[in-house]
Amino acid sequence: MIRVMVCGAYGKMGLEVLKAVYNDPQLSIVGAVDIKSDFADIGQLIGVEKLGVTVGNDLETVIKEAKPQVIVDFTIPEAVMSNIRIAIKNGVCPVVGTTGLSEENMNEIRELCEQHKVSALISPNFSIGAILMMRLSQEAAKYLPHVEIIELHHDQKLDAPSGTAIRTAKLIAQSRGYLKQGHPAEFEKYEGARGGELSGIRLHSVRLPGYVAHQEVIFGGLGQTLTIRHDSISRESFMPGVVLACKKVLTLEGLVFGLEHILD
Ligand SMILES: NC(=O)C1=CN([C@@H]2O[C@H](COP(=O)(O)OP(=O)(O)OC[C@H]3O[C@@H](n4cnc5c(N)ncnc54)[C@H](OP(=O)(O)O)[C@@H]3O)[C@@H](O)[C@H]2O)C=CC1
Ligand SMILES: O=C(O)C1=N[C@H](C(=O)O)C[C@H](O)C1
Repeated sequence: MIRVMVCGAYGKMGLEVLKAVYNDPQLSIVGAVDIKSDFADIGQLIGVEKLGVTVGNDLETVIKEAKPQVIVDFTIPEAVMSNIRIAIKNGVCPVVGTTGLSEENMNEIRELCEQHKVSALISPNFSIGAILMMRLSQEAAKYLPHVEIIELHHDQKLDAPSGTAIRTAKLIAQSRGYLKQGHPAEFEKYEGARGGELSGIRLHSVRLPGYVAHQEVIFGGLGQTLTIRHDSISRESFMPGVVLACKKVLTLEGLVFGLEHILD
């Protein structure tokens, strides 16, 4: 049994992860951390009587008590880096879904992993469909280099564009390079109308109640368009990826970025 702890445990993803880990015969849920101070019975929230895990709001204290091997983090961009540092320094392998980490952060994590001989897995998206959407988009861009990305999420999401949209754009840029798209003299009558830009790729973020997590990658060519769309219609979509990551992270070397690296 692999001992797993969840950070951001009372959040939308955190609760789903607790359920998935609890239901997996090879994983054991040993701890739950969240910034909230009035802890409701976390077992009750996921429909389990007497879950019997260590719960608290100080990560290091809960680590010492619960003795996890793996920490799954679904918190907020401002908190994730500090959580990763604490996990690694305590010899615990992080599995991270929280978005918003910079290149600088990634370099620091890589060094920390090496220094403390700990492995880590970070993925901006844990759903297999989204991984395929990114892989297919990278391939399509070789033939149809003009592309824009529209990502659509629930209106409680903090970061824009989504980690998935950024990763998709970077993968596309790897296969087609920089490309100036649109009319050379185009201008915005309202600021932001053309979206954000990464390597010439326009990124558009929609935030509305009703959505979970969705993305369209639209390619345009002579007399044709190609749309690759992925929809996470519930947060269950991320769970097989998270569970797999909890099982594989202990066998990895250093930092691995992207679920795709442990799928095959
Ligand atoms: N990689 C992937 O596949 C996916 C990634 N995500 C990412 O995961 C993150 C979480 O998403 P989601 O669950 O929807 O967000 P939620 O806001 O529902 O959950 C985040 C939880 O973390 C808590 N929290 C905030 N700061 C800390 C801290 N310092 N220590 C411990 N807990 C803390 C929050 O408490 P409070 O509410 O009181 O602030 C909240 O309970 C986001 O970055 C999102 O983009 C989401 C889905 C899939
Ligand atoms: O905040 C979310 O919900 C999600 N965040 C991740 C992202 O930023 O890409 C993954 C997924 O889109 C859900």
